[in-house]
Amino acid sequence: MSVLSKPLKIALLQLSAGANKQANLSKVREYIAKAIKENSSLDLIMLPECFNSPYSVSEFPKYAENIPNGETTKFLSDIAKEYGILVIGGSYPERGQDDKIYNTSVSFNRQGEIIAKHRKAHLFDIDIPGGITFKESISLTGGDKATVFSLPDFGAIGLGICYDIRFPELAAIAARPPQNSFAMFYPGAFNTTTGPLHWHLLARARAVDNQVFVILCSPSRDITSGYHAYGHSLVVDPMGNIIAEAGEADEIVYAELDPELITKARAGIPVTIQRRFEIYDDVAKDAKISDI
Ligand SMILES: NC(=O)CCC(=O)C(=O)O
Repeated sequence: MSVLSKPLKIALLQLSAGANKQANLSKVREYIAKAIKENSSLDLIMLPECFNSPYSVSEFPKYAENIPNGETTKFLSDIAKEYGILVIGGSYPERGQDDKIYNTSVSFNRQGEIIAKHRKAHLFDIDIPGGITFKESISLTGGDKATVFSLPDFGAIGLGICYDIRFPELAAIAARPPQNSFAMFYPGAFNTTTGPLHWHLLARARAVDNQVFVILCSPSRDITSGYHAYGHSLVVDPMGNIIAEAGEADEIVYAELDPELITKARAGIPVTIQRRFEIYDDVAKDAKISDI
């Protein structure tokens, strides 16, 4: 019996975002309509990290909204309801009750109700001489929980945001009992320095470590913006095979997650039942899981 109850048909919207929030949202709406037109049996739509704002530490506070009462949350809820589709709402800047700014992802069921909220836990603070320097912590605060939730009619999934993928613990927490997720979803905006080095490697590693699907949705690359996203939105199966991948421009990527691929991976290489918790601790044991 697989942890995924039936095939899940997904579309990843790889889109860039500019300074005009309304224009960003209109573009998302246009591409969602296109995806549904091209594939009327879609179950789920996923958006990239920071799809309603520029990816910039100085801009995040200006775009930050209350969740659930802000316009972007309502926009996504309306889309889920209108099309009767599951939505993994990329991420967008949130102004919390504590007045701190978070990089937050919100997901919706087919009725437009919020089913999960993840605040990026690991902030992207890096400095690669001759490559890229970025410091999200200048304006953002990190979340303090792993996020796992039930995708109605399919099973449990885990969700992280971009840099979170570098920390294998979040995926392990999601994939292992008692959570038993069948996939990790990461809205993410890698860049042209670390993307070519690590994007595929990390996605395939998290998939193989945990024998789950791994799905990454990036903004497209806009070389006129201050941050050059890598693109290459990706779907990896539980054996580490890339089953769908975008290029660098605006694009919709379609994939079907087949439960049989999890069953086969786990039967062939049974690491899920071979772990030696008497040698090392199980990170999934006392994990802090996000509620809505
Ligand atoms: N938006 C991000 O968290 C970027 C992460 C990234 O590029 C990396 O190399 O990690």
